[in-house]
Amino acid sequence: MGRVGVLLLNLGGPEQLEDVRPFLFNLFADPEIIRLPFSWLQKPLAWLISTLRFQKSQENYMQIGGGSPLRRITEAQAQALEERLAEIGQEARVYIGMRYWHPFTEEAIAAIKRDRIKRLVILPLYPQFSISTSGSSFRVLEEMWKKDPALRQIDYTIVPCWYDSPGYIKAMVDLIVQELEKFSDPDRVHIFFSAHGVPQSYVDEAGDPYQQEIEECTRLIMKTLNRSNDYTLAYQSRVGPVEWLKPYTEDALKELGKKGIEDLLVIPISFVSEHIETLQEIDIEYREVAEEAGIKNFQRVPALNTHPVFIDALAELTVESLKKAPQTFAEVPRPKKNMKMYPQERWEWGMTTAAEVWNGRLAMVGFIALIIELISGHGPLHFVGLL
Ligand SMILES: C=CC1=C(C)c2cc3[nH]c(cc4nc(cc5[nH]c(cc1n2)c(C)c5CCC(=O)O)C(CCC(=O)O)=C4C)c(C)c3C=C
Ligand SMILES: [Fe+2]
Ligand SMILES: [Fe+2]
Repeated sequence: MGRVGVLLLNLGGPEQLEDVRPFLFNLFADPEIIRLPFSWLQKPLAWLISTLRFQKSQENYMQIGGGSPLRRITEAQAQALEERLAEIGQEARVYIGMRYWHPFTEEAIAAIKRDRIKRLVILPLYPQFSISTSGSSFRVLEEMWKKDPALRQIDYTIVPCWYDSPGYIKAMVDLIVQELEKFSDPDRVHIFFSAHGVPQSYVDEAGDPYQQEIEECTRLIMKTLNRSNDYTLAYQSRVGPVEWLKPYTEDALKELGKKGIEDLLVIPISFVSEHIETLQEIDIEYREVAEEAGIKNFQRVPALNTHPVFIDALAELTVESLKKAPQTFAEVPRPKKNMKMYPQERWEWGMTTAAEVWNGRLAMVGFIALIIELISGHGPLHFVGLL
């Protein structure tokens, strides 16, 4: 088989406050995060949004010690996976490729080439597939493969999603049981799954399987947990004015407070490491919302990080993937049709020339409005809550 490598894909996060702005630029420059009808608008808009948003975002990172712990945790996961694979007799080097911050996917691929890896397993650290996460990283890899003949010497297989892996489900259930037992009456606790949201149009227009995989994942966890506790699934971290998957976490918490729920256990479901949205958004912002709504005991299940059962599950996924015949990126699910632009407006490709002219004009008007906002500090993005 030759030298084996595992490429763990993840989002990346700013390690210090100075990184926040360029990190946000990289994120908003990704057409899988904001899709615009004209690619030339992508970078100017990313520059604008990152310039206008970074201070608010920095304040959030300041509340969790001045940076994201994502790199440190992902490195610990990679090391634990390498060790576990060696224990079960599968020698492999594990690499980390982040989408928006160091170590970037490009850095991982350079190391994979340097190490003369012959067989690669591409394993995203997102249990559920979304166009905006794993899909975006796959697209970057596919482009690299197209451009670089040396990469085409590497046989690879892809694990597009693994929300139903028994080891992952078991590790989640272990953590939930541990936290439930800390409540004075575990049977009375309301279990609250909080998944990272995506715009509703990703599912409706582009055929993103994300929502369906999240729903199935929560069902599998509840089935394996095998308890009678009530549970809710809601979606957090909405950005911008468009409709995202519902119910929103904030609204669902208020609703449960109104119903008289006092004990609540939050389970972050779409990400396997602690990061800003667990440490700041859930632990600080949503806790406040819940307490104001009358929820007295608000607790959270920790992220899996290097939980041994979880690392074992990753090792198993790797071994299973190595048994498969080499694949291509074309075999990975992709959007059914072009997505609406973001902020989502009706957009169809193959329009008439007149419509294209009008869309171009509207884009220019929008761009000028953004410039005005940048100079004045007030404008449409503040109004709609994107900044
Ligand atoms: C499965 C997880 C994630 C999905 C789906 C996702 C989609 C998505 N995210 C944004 C916008 C932002 N995301 C930001 C940070 C961020 N996002 C995820 C995960 C998912 N995103 C993580 C783990 C992190 C944080 C990493 C860290 O630093 O710890 C941010 C920046 C933070 C902020 O300013 O709030 C933005 C912005 C969109 C628009 C989107 C779907 C289209
Ligand atoms: Fe995000
Ligand atoms: Fe987010």
